[in-house]
Amino acid sequence: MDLSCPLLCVRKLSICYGRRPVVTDVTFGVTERQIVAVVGPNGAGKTTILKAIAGLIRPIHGEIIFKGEHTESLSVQDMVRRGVVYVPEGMNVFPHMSVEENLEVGAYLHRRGLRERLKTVYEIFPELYSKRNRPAGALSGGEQRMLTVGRGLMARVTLLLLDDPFLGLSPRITHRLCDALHEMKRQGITLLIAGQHIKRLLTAADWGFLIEDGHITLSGSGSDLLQNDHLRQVLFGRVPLETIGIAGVYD
Ligand SMILES: Nc1ncnc2c1ncn2[C@@H]1O[C@H](COP(=O)(O)OP(=O)(O)OP(=O)(O)O)[C@@H](O)[C@H]1O
Repeated sequence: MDLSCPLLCVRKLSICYGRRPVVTDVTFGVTERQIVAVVGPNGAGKTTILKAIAGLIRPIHGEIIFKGEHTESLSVQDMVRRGVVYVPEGMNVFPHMSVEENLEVGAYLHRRGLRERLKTVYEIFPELYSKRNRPAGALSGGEQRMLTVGRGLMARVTLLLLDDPFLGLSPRITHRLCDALHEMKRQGITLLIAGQHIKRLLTAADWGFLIEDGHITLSGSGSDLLQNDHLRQVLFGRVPLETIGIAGVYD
């Protein structure tokens, strides 16, 4: 676990909903220009961790340090201003607005440099450029997902927090989105990605961790985690590795 992290440090993070603890003593670091995967069973606390980093949820205990600054008590707007953007699961587009207008919404706190950022998003997602004047509601599901991710990029993002980005996508579009994630990393963006597409996520990730019932129980490189017996037991049952990912959400 890398705790000498220059970009994001999460230390002993604990979060409750009401009186119920859902994240307990979670500690991890994210180094700049890494892709980090957060994997775990349903309800393990993955989304909650991402939301806390984004300023959507207040932890009851622990530290979140972004670029050396404590951010646990900052708002979502404060975090967006610092370049930390959360993209929730689903296709949350404004259906009657054009693709380009949807992207411009993402730049509402950072209007300067908007044209350059649009260009960058269109480089990463050329599919959006060719449909930039169409209503977002007319895009396919995969294109709408690209649009939600692209809108996140418009906020002059440094750290992109992606929640289940592959959910409901075909294998072809999932593959396409993975290529886009690598392109974002190449362009200097750091990605923290939670999800259930374990094989895809851990294959794409430089590093990842397993979260079970609000606790980190394993961490390591994506490839090491994929080989780990405990992770395979928790997430796949006793399935041989070579059969994982033939079908279903675990691809
Ligand atoms: N707003 C909320 N109020 C109360 N409990 C919540 C709330 N949001 C989530 N929970 C509960 O907190 C726990 C962790 O939820 P979280 O969404 O972080 O899990 P997750 O690992 O992202 O799950 P999934 O993979 O199903 O999205 C779950 O038991 C969930 O039911």
